[in-house]
Amino acid sequence: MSIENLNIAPALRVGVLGFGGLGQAAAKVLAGKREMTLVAVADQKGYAYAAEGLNFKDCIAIYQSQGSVGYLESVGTLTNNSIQDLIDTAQPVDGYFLALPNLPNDFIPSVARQFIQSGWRGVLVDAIKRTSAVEQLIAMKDELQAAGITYMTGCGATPGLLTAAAALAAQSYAEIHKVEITFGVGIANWEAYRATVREDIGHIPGYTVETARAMTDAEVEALLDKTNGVLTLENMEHADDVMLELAGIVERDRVTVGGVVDTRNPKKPLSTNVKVTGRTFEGKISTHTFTLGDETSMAANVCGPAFGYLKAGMQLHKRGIYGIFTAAEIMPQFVK
Ligand SMILES: NC(=O)c1ccc[n+]([C@@H]2O[C@H](COP(=O)([O-])OP(=O)(O)OC[C@H]3O[C@@H](n4cnc5c(N)ncnc54)[C@H](O)[C@@H]3O)[C@@H](O)[C@H]2O)c1
Repeated sequence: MSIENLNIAPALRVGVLGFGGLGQAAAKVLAGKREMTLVAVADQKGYAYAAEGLNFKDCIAIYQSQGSVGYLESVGTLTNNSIQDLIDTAQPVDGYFLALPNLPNDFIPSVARQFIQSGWRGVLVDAIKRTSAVEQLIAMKDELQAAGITYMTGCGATPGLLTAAAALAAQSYAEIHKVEITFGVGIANWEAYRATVREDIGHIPGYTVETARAMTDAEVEALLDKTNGVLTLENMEHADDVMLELAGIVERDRVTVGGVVDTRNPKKPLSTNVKVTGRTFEGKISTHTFTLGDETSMAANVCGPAFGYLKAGMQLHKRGIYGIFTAAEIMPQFVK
């Protein structure tokens, strides 16, 4: 019997919260997967739910033309409380990818709390970026465990794919000296990834999450005009550090993250990579480098791992393993 014939498990029913740049990309990724079906989507103004699966093209078309999937005929609902209403209405959903802005810096933890309080059980995955945000979620470990939720945090590109690569690279060494993450992102226009760009601005000296959140679109435009659309980021507060520390791999102050984001050109300004330097058991100092292909987009490198971790989280959940896990301690599973 072929492996294909053994695979008789029904597709996982997946929801995507947030339907901006990453949420829409997530819906496109799922359209090519038979192990997962997109059944629920929420944005700021509404949600859509269909037990048999949502048509991703319809969702994207209506979101782009009218600003919310809530306008979708028969499956859409307009509401200012879309996440709570979706949790209450959409049943069953096995897992959600939280493609939401983390603005303010405790927004995604507050969504996790909504899930805990609702009595929903399943797998949650985020692509959250800041160390302080991941620490808030880790502090909720016992509540998540008691609620029967398996929460996978920091499961995008960085943190996420690159943190996992660093954890894998660490295996050659007796001692890790440093982990250096450098990312290059190219997008055609900043409006396609508003939260991502705003959160990146929050890392520039002189800005905070709150000041970046409060900026008008015109102010973001004016800032980007000054740099020809390019944001250069150094020594970012990125959760790769706490994740690698918690996994026992390296102390957080030995992890650095920086990058260049071009908001006016889809070509990557530099190749995204992680360098892991350490000492082998023979006393040799060496560096492993993991470099992403320049043709892969930010969306591919975030959404692919997010669903890979959702699948891994589902396997834990089925075994009764709840609580919180990071991309540095669990391997993502390839989603067919
Ligand atoms: N880990 C990584 O590698 C990585 C990389 C890129 C982006 N990200 C993160 O992904 C997140 C999403 O980024 P984006 O650029 O796609 O965002 P975006 O601004 O394009 O989209 C945000 C979406 O969330 C919805 N939304 C906002 N508030 C909501 C609410 N209260 N209820 C329901 N929906 C709400 C909006 O309607 C919109 O659809 C950001 O937090 C960003 O930091 C992570």
